[in-house]
Formats: sequence, C-alpha cells, structure tokens
Amino acid sequence: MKKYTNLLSKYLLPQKTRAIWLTLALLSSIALQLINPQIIGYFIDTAVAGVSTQTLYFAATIFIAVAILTQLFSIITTYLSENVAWTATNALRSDLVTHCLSLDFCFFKSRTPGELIERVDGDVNALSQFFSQLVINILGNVILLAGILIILFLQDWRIGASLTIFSFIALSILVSLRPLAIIPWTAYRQVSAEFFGFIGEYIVGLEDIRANGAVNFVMHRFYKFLQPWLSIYHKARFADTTVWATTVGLFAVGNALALGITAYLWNQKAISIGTIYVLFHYTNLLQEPIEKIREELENFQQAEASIYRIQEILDHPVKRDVTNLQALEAGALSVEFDNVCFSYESDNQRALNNLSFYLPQNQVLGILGRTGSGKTTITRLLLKFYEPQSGYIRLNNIPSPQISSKELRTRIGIVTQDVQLFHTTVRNNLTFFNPAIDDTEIIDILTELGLYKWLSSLPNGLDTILASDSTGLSAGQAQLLAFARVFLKNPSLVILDEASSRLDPNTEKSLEAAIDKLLLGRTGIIIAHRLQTIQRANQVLILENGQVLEYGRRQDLQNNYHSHFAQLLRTNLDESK
Ligand SMILES: Nc1ncnc2c1ncn2[C@@H]1O[C@H](COP(=O)(O)OP(=O)(O)OP(=O)(O)O)[C@@H](O)[C@H]1O
Repeated sequence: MKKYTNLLSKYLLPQKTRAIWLTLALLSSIALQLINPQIIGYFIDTAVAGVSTQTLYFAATIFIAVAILTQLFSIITTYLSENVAWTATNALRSDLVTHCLSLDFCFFKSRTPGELIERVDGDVNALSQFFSQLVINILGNVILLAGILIILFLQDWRIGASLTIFSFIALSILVSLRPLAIIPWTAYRQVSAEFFGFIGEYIVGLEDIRANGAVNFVMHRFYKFLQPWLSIYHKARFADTTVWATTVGLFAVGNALALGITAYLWNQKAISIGTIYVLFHYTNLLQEPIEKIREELENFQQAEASIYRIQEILDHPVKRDVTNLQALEAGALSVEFDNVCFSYESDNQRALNNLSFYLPQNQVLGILGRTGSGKTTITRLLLKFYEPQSGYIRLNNIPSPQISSKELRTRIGIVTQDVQLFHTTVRNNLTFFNPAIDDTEIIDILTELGLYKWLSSLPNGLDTILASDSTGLSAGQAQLLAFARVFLKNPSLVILDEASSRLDPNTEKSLEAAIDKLLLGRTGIIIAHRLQTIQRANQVLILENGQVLEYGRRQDLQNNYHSHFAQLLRTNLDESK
C-alpha cells in the first residue's frame, strides 16, 4: 500500500489543483445521475395526476438541463483525467529514462532493448488509468452504488433490501470472474511482445538474412509466432464474452427481481406509476457502478504488475560519485593501471588479470592482442562503465573513483569500430547537441578528414537528417564521422579502438595526418590489429588472456630481436611481401 501511495503522491501532488477539480467533476456527475430519475418520476406522476402542461414543461426543461450538465461534466472529467494521466506518466517515464541512463552496463547486459522499451513505455502506459481515475473511480462508484441503494431504501425498504442483497451477490460474482479475463490477456500481451521483439530483431538483420538466404527460416518462425496467437486471442475474447454474458444475465435477474417487487407493490397500491419507473431506472443504473468497480479492480491488478516491474528498475542502485572528488588539471592526462583485475561477472574468467602500465602525459600507447584478450575492457574501465574488482586506475595520479564520471567522459574521446549514428541532423550527430560548437569548426574538420565532398552532396548540408542505421553512408564514412566527433570534443585523452578497421588502405593513409593532428598535445591509446596503426606509439602493450604478455617502449621492443613485438613485425613484413 505504501508503494502505491508513494507513487500517487509523488506524481499527483504536483498537479493537486487539477486532481481536485477532477474529483469534483466526477462527484458532480454522480450526483446528477442520481437526480435525473427523480425528475422523470415526478414528470410521470404529475402527468398521470393531470396537472397543467406548464408544470410538465418545467419538469422536462429541468430534465434536459440536468442531462446536458451530466454530459458537460463527463467531458470535463475526460479532459482533466487525460491531462492528469499524461502529466503523471510522462514524469514517471522521464524519471525512469534518467534512472536507466545512470545505471551501469551490467544492468543493460541482462536486459534486451525490447524489454526496456516495454518497461519504460508499456508498463508506464498501463499506469495512466491508475494515476488518473483508479482511486477516484472506485471511490466515486462506491458512492454512486451507495446513493442508489439509499434512494431505493427511501422509496421502499423491501425493494431497497432485496436490491442491496442482489448488488452484493452480483459484485462478488463479477469480481470473482476477474482472473478469467486477466490470465488469457496477459498471455496475449506476452505473445505480442515476443512477436514484436522477433520483428525488430529481423528487421535489423534484414541485409544478412537476405544475403545468406535465411528468408524461408524467418518466414517459418513468423508462422510459428502467428499460429498460437489466434487461439490465445480467441481464449481472451471468449473470457471477455463470458464476463459480459454473466453481467447481462445477472442484471436480467436484477431487473426481473425489481419488476416482480414493484408489480407486487403496485398491486398493494403502495407505489405510484412514477415510482415504478424510478425504481426500474435505479435498478438499471446499478449495473454501471458494479461493472465499473469490477473494471477498476481489474485495472488495479494490471497496474500492480506494472508498478512491481517499474519499481524493480527504480530499485536498481545508481552508482554515485564519491563526495571527495578531485578535478583534473587541464591538458593531456597520464594514465596508470596498477594491478587491475576485472571480470564481467563474479564467477567468470577474468577479462583483465593484474594489469599494470603507466602512460605519461602526451604519450601514445599501442595495445595489441588476440580477439578477446581484454583490449576493449581497458577502455570500458577507463570510462568507468565498469569498476575493477581490485587494483587502481589513476589519471594524472588521481584514483578514478575520485574523478566525477561526467568530467571523465568529457575529457576522454573515443572512436570505436561500431559507430552509432542518431536519427538527427549531421550537425547534432557531430556535436552531440552542443550548440557552442560553430559550423565553421565542423566544416574545417570534415574537410580535413576528406568528407567535404560528401558534405557538399547532402541536400541540406549540416542540417541534413541522417538515418540511425547509417543509411546513405558507407561504414568507412561513418567511422570518419566518429573521428570528427572526437576532434570537436577536444579531449585530453584519445582512445582509438580499431578505429580505422573499416577504412580502405587509401582512406586510412589519408587519415594518418588527421590522427597525428588529433594526438598532438594529447595522450593517446590506440588499439589495433594492424601494426602500421601503432607505428606512432611510444609504448606497446601486448595482451594475452587479460594479462600483460609484453610491455615496454616501442623502440626498445622493436630493437629487441626476441620480443613478441619484433616477431610480429617480422611476420607482418613477410606476409606483405
Ligand atoms: N559485456 C561483456 N560481458 C561478459 N563478458 C564480456 C563482455 N565483453 C567482453 N567480455 C569478455 O571479456 C573478455 C575480453 O573482451 P574484450 O572485448 O575486452 O576483448 P578484445 O581484446 O577487445 O577483443 P576484440 O579484439 O575482439 O575486440 C573476452 O573473453 C570476452 O568474452
């Protein structure tokens, strides 16, 4: 209960005025629903008694006015509740996104993108009713139900008592039918989420699927998804229909009961014809609050599951910076790994094992190693995406936990082999939405990287919108754009992780001068498979299974005939002959 009240107060308190108006509008429309049958009852009785037409006109006008007012309140209620719901769910959505963005990478590793979208959007959407109407509706309909029963008691205690008993029985039967519809609909949503996950995955891999002739396999899986979908949908609809048929049946019984009692009372001359109409109308009206209460309890059950899943994400602890932070001096950074051990999961083999090196300011370290030897892991630890289990990482002799993550990520620029472009303008893709960077600077850098011709061919220059999947760009061009990003960021430490792996030898060569310029006055870490790429390195580190196989000054290793580096250079030379 505390969880629900916390959530409601956090997102509804900021819009309490709107929530109060909403409550008032709802209660007013309930009051009007209770008044209207009384006017018709009065109209019938006065008409039967043969009073003047003037009185009848008056009663009819009041009836119409009340009916219009009821509609007006229902419009106001819908408008306000949509507003309350959207404001609350958007605030929750934004809190969730902010929270997710500050979580460490282990969190994302154990969840698929589809699952996260479902949490941040699907589950939050399921709460819109919870925020806007759930409490008010349950409360309002309980009041409406109580109001109807009191009026029925006031008209005649016998009809009041029998319809009170009927209402409790109907409500308990309908409430007990709740799981009947919830279970198949939950299964339906699960199948539909899996289906869309499947579609998403295969759209991303469309090129590979076609190129490798896997279309038939994909279609086969597609049919496999469709097959159970229809039968699950039938079950869900059948459950809905059962609940609906039970409701109709129950209220037919209710009406018969009311008609039987009123017929008896009419025979006894205990009630007028107007009262018969009023009693019958209220019996009909009973259906609305009873059904609404059932519906809201069903919504509550669904909201409960969503709240649980959302809370699970919000409870995931955010790694906060320590309080005794130290600022990094301006200029190039020195980097030190001191006996660093790290594994991605506690029971996993270590990705880095007692790794130590010291890279002074303004120097370049070349890292070599087989696939999976731990090269990229070094960059992830430097950026504080993960933390080492033991050992220290220091920048300018400051332990990395004492450097704020924000400062660290501003001072380090990285180009990787996988370039992520966003569905926005070329400018935003390059500046990462930093308006302080001006266009001439961007154009100068693109020219230096040999991308001027490409830029001039774009219909709207820097304002051209790029597709997020890099459509219209070759992989090499996308990688050059990543270089431009780092130039514009002006970092103190540059990391190139297989940064030129997608460039042809000619483009790579033409990039050499740009890389030299990028490294000027900065510290650099270059991870490369190709040995030429690290010819500019002052130090070389060769990794094997997360451990240092060889580390030293490049020149020394090159001159040492027995070093691994010298052997690699010789093998490389032989292969290129
Ligand atoms: N996110 C991850 N979760 C679990 N294990 C991982 C993860 N990323 C890498 N590893 C494991 O850590 C080890 C080092 O991986 P890393 O990516 O650092 O290697 P690498 O030398 O950069 O490889 P490559 O040359 O292929 O890029 C590998 O055994 C790899 O399987």
